[in-house]
Amino acid sequence: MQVAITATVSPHHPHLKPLVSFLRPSPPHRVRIHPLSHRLTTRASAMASSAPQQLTITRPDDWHLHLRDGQVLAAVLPHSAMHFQRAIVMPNLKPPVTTTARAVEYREEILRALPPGSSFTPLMTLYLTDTTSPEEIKIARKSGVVFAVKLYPAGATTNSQDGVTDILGKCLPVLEEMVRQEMPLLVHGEVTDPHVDTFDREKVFIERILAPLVQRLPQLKIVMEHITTMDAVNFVESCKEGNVAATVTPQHLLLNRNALFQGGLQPHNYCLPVLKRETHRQAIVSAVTSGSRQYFLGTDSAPHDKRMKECSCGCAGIYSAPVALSLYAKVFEQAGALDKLEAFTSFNGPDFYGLPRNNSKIVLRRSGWKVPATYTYGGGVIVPMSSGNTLEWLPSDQPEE
Ligand SMILES: NC(=O)N[C@@H](CC(=O)O)C(=O)O
Ligand SMILES: [Zn+2]
Ligand SMILES: [Zn+2]
Repeated sequence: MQVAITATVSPHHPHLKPLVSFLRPSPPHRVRIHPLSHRLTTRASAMASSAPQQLTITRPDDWHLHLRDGQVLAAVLPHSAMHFQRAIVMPNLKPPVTTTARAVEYREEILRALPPGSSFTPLMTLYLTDTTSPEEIKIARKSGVVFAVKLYPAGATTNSQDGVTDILGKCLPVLEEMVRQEMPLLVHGEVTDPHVDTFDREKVFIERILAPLVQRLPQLKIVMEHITTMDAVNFVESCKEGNVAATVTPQHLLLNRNALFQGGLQPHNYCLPVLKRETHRQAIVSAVTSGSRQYFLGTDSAPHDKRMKECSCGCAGIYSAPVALSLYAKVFEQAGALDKLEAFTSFNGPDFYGLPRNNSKIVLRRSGWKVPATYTYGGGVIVPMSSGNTLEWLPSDQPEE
């Protein structure tokens, strides 16, 4: 196992816990750290040790990211490039990225917007429509820059109006070509039927669309994006590992639907699929911290201008790029599963996509840092997740002392 957890301990640190609770946690903790698999160094005596103060992990990738374009792209890209080596870039621009030619242009725009010296690599996607051709899939594969095709059911989420109206009815030849090209289908898994309750849209999508799709094309590689329910966990686990996987966002791991209404309507906690009840949150936390290889990091970081969030018909999407790694670390630590964090952030994604794991490392230090209340760009403002809060794990590029 490759996770390197380094605990440098100050006896005065406020989070002191006996070493034994870290190495041999009591239930429901699942941390099992093999003695040969991590470095545990202490400045104080071993007996006075605590929870780890520093984690060194393989540099993560973000397998679900919205970068937008223009001024917003320039403002948000450095936050992703700082922590992530690669990202699957969502194609729901206005107009959407429906062709390889457009994906190539968009990729160049992203590369031009990168901070000097950054080696961040955007992995492009195509926006599937009722009229996408099988030929386009061949072109996409040949290009070497398109890594997946994204299914937005028409009307399901932000900029999905050009999405698919009937996946099996309209897109079967394209999907068959994707099987041949081993091109994954990334799925926004919600039905748009107005008679279906908003909170049930993921569950009903699995029943009506995803299960029949997997049955029809069992070899198609599918990522169920931003899962939110126990139903999705059960579905993913009923499918073959290597063929069906899921990304999980920080907000769906940390928040339940109460967060939408705490002390008044909270537009910055609104995203799609909408936050669910606590039992669902617990189910996805258990799933990702179990060590299953079917789950990987996908922030779904989705910036919208503050004015578009705080208005009478607010946009769906949470901007999490600057805080996502800190928040994932928090989730895994709370579950007593810090030893499983690296596989989720850095191994399971590339393994599923058939890409190499990253070579470089990133350090997460236990060092309180205050999230800015807002980020400004051009004439606008973006409010990040955890705006103004103090988070515990600070990611940095710096090597260990
Ligand atoms: N998640 C969201 O609430 N919004 C995303 C779209 C999406 O991923 O569904 C966006 O592009 O803003
Ligand atoms: Zn989505
Ligand atoms: Zn998204």
